[in-house]
Amino acid sequence: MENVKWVWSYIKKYKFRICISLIMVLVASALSMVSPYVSGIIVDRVIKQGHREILFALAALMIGATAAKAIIRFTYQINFEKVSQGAYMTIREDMYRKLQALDFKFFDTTRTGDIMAKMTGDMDTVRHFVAWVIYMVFENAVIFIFAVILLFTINWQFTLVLLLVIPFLGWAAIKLANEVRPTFSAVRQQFSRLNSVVQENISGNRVIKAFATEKIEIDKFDRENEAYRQKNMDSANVWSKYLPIIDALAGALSLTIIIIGGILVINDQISIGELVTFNSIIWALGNPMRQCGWLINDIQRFNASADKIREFFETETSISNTEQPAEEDIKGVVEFKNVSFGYEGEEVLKNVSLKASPGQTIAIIGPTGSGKSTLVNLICRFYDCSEGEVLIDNINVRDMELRNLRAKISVAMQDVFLFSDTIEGNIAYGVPDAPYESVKWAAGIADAHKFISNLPEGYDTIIGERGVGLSGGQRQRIALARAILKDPSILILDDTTSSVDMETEFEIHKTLRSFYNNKTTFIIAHRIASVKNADKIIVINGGTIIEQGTHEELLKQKGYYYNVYLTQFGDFDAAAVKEVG
Ligand SMILES: Nc1ncnc2c1ncn2[C@@H]1O[C@H](COP(=O)(O)OP(=O)(O)OP(=O)(O)O)[C@@H](O)[C@H]1O
Repeated sequence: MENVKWVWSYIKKYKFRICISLIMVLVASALSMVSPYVSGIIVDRVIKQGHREILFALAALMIGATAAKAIIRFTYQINFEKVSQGAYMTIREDMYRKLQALDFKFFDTTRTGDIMAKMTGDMDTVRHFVAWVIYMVFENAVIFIFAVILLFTINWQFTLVLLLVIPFLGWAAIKLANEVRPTFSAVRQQFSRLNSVVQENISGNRVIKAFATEKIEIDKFDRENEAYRQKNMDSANVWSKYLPIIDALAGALSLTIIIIGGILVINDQISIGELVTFNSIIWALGNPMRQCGWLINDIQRFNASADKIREFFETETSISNTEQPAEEDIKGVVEFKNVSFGYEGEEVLKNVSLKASPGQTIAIIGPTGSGKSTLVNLICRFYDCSEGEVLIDNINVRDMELRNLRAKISVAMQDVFLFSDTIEGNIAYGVPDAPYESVKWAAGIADAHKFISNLPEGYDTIIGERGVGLSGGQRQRIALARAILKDPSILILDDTTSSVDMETEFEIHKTLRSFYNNKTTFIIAHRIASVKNADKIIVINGGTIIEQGTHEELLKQKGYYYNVYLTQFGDFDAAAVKEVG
């Protein structure tokens, strides 16, 4: 019932159209009684009693009723299709909006294939419910009731005998509904898994080719595919157990009519014409009974899909606005006060405190997995810290308007993602109306302008999925240009130049410094060359700050930073180290 309530919230804006359509269903169902009823009259009045003069009028009535029914039926089917398409579009829009509102935690723990399955297969089942199942349930119920009323007016005792099958039908229908529902849920779950395997296979095709694991991947797919077939079979087995029972009950009606009807005619209790009416209307009792099995299937399919979609809508996001968020301009003073954080369980950051002011460049260095990216992810609230506070301009980031906060921060992430768009579109992603000159300016700072200009289509070159291939360093520089063009108060570069050669990287950082003298910049890097000119270098190990200071100060400390320096520069710069020391 909850699922019907939910779908009603999407279709209630079409309630006028739905009401009109349901009235049309009533009229069409009533019209379908005309032919069986008139057939009986033709037998009794025209054939038996010889009133041939009414034959033409009765035939015209039958043809008229059949044609009118066909037109009305077509109209309401189209109407329900329109309602379903309207609801389909709105649910899809809502799902997409919900997807945008979900936080990193959701995407960390949810497979893309699951989301895609909800947005395609499950959505289509809901559409089918609105387009077809709703009116079919009503149509079958109404036809059944009309048929029973008509038969009652002819001979109520005979009608009651026919209706003896109803309790058996009800029993079979309830059993089917209860047993089939869990099997449909299992089918939908397995479909999501199958989708995930295909999606990962496509995304990871390069790794698969590089490791020549096609066979393993095929086996993995075959296993999920087989499981999907099995789940579908489990479900088919349930309804193949009950559908023959329902079918047999519907079939029993014909037999009853012939036997009991024949006896009643012989005993003069009903006329042959009335028996003809009974016989011609038998479909109006049998069909709804047969359809009932299929409709239960469709309803349970709808329930399984609607459960999944509603569960998606109910997904909680831990990162959201407070009730009265501060929407102030951001100058860029960033402060971590005794910050601790862990993803699921184990602490990744432990009691971290640091402060950065506008105009300052803070470099973060440390072994892999030490918590560098995690630390900067807390600034724009990709995650919230579990202890302590992250403050910007002395305001806790949790109290700031989320969109405003993120609008003032630019992040060039470690994993570069480029959209299927032109290079210009990718650079201007955060500022879609940026003039061409500004895009070129940002590309210039990121040292990307030269290679972009050398491409045959320059800034109009399509990249990303299905676009031209770019080297890792080129992709990083486009991502960097994208972050620069946003002109943020706080710029975060998470290992953004790791694939760029050292000389280019040095030039990029030099140019950046001259343009970013009023912004707060965080640079995460593994190379000393990328961090040595920073105003403050933070060394993180195991989630805590173990050293901090300028390049010279850290060399003097002869700790982790000093050792990294020696490893990267070796004997070549030993003299310089000695000088500092
Ligand atoms: N989304 C996540 N869910 C769970 N654990 C995570 C997640 N992201 C990172 N971690 C874990 O948190 C720890 C710190 O990761 P983080 O990415 O911050 O390290 P890093 O210092 O930036 O590493 P690198 O230099 O390799 O980029 C690692 O142990 C990592 O496995």
